[in-house]
Amino acid sequence: MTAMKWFYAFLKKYRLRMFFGMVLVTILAAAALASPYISKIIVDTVIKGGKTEYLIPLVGILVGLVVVKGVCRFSSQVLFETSSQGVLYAMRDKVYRKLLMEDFAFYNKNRTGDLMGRQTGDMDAIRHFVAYVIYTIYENILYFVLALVMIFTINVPMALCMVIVLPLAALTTYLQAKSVHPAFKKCRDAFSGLNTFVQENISGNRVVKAFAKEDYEKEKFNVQNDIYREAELGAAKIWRRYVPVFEFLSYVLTIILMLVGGIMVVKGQMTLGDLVAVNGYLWMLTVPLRMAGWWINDVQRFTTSVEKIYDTYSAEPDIKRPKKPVKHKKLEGNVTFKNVSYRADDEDILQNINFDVKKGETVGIIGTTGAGKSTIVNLMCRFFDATEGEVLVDGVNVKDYDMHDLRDNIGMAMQDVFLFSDTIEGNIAYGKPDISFEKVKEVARMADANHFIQNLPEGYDTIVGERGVGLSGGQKQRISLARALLKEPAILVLDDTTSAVDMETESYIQKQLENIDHACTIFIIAYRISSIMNADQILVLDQGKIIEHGTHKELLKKNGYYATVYKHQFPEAADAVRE
Ligand SMILES: Nc1ncnc2c1ncn2[C@@H]1O[C@H](COP(=O)(O)OP(=O)(O)OP(=O)(O)O)[C@@H](O)[C@H]1O
Repeated sequence: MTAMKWFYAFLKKYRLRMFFGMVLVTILAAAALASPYISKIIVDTVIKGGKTEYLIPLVGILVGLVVVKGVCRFSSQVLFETSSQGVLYAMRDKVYRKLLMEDFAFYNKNRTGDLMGRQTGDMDAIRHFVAYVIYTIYENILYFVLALVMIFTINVPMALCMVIVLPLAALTTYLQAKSVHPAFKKCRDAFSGLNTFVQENISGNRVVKAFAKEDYEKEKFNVQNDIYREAELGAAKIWRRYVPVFEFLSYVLTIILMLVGGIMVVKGQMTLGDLVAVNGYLWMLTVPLRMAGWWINDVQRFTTSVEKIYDTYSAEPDIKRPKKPVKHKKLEGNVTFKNVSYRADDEDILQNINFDVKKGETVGIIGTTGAGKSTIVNLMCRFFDATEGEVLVDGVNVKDYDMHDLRDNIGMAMQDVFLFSDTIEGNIAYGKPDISFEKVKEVARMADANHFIQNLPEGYDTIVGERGVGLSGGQKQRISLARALLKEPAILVLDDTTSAVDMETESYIQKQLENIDHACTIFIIAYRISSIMNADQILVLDQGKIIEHGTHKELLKKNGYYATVYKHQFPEAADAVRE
């Protein structure tokens, strides 16, 4: 499917409404066409012919035409505007739904500012096209063609003289359209760059301030701002070349009228009334010519925006949904990794990972930074697909599950805590918005968050800022844990979830997790041995490989990496281990 076909699919629904709009525009053009003709009759019949009794009815008709034109203009604009809003609403909705379906790889590749630009600036170019450009171009083509037809009926030689501008106008239109399209693409890219920069700077405002880099960022902003300005000026430079050509062609028509028309009237080959009528039609020829350059711009802006939006929309996610998905509303939580490897950007991220977890067990994952700990749980949630081997949950390859069912059974407190600008209650109840307040409080208690939340001035109704601004790192982690717990998942993933809380709080949370009243497999990724030492099995990762695997006791006996870390973190216990 091409971008234009995709766009037309949205427009199709409104074709009847737009057709009526076009009919009204046609009536409007016909009414506009009649006015000069009536003027001709007034000149030839009333003024020169002396039939004054026709004056009042003819003026009456002129007034009637003004009313018809007003009604048609108003109604057609309503029809086109409502169509454009309808098209835009459906398109925004469809693109947004697709964005929600996109995978991690897509969001890694695409910048937030670009995606925002698609949903705002590019959408607006489409709205402008449907609401205004389509009918304006149609109306002006209509004026041009009908005015030429009328001039032909009035005086053929005069009309033929005027037609000579047509090939030149067509050629200029073609050349402008061709050269301005890449320039507008550059403008849209530059706009995306500027958008991305501003968005990142606002989000990362605290870092900018902490490093006192305002001046540096200002310079960087100036660069982006310059790029955008240059792109817009570059586009303007191109289309500006063509505007005088169209302007010139419209003057040529006026000169032809004065010169050829004047001579003809003097020679008696044309009446004065005919000259007045042709003069009345002249604006119908000159206005479209003068405005042609602008409309070509609008059309090119529109096509560039449709192409950009369609590019985003048609991006195929790497994570494919199975054709016949296994539907399991409630999973048990048995997890098996069989010879799993994961490669990305020609790098081995995980190599030959094997382990088996029974439902209800707790698994600790520890290892150096960048060892691949988070990648293990990412593969389990199908945020990425294993390059080799199989990731099984309850004996079924995760690739075969209905993705929604699979993820609905996994509660995740991610390393990078994200909170929405909503109340604390809303953030905790995100996975189950209809849950009772008592349940929200219960999970908050388990995550040791209830106490500090109640101490906030508005308690659970406190609105947390964007990304949880206003809360400490440990508080955000506890809210994120409560949010994951509320789902009552079969598998709970805690990725570095208690790194920012003190040992006492961590120990309290661990006790609470032991008391979860449903069978729940727990994956704990941590740097602190204290976070995972009670796990049923511990995976020690280094450079994408499991280098040690066992319980806390077994790993201490091995006296390898795990034991070394333990000795570092618990020097007082190190002697006991040695004994
Ligand atoms: N989809 C991907 N594309 C490219 N690189 C990836 C991808 N997934 C993971 N990586 C890389 O793989 C390595 C392991 O990442 P991962 O997040 O699993 O490490 P980690 O052990 O959880 O690290 P940390 O403890 O620092 O969070 C990192 O270098 C990361 O950049």
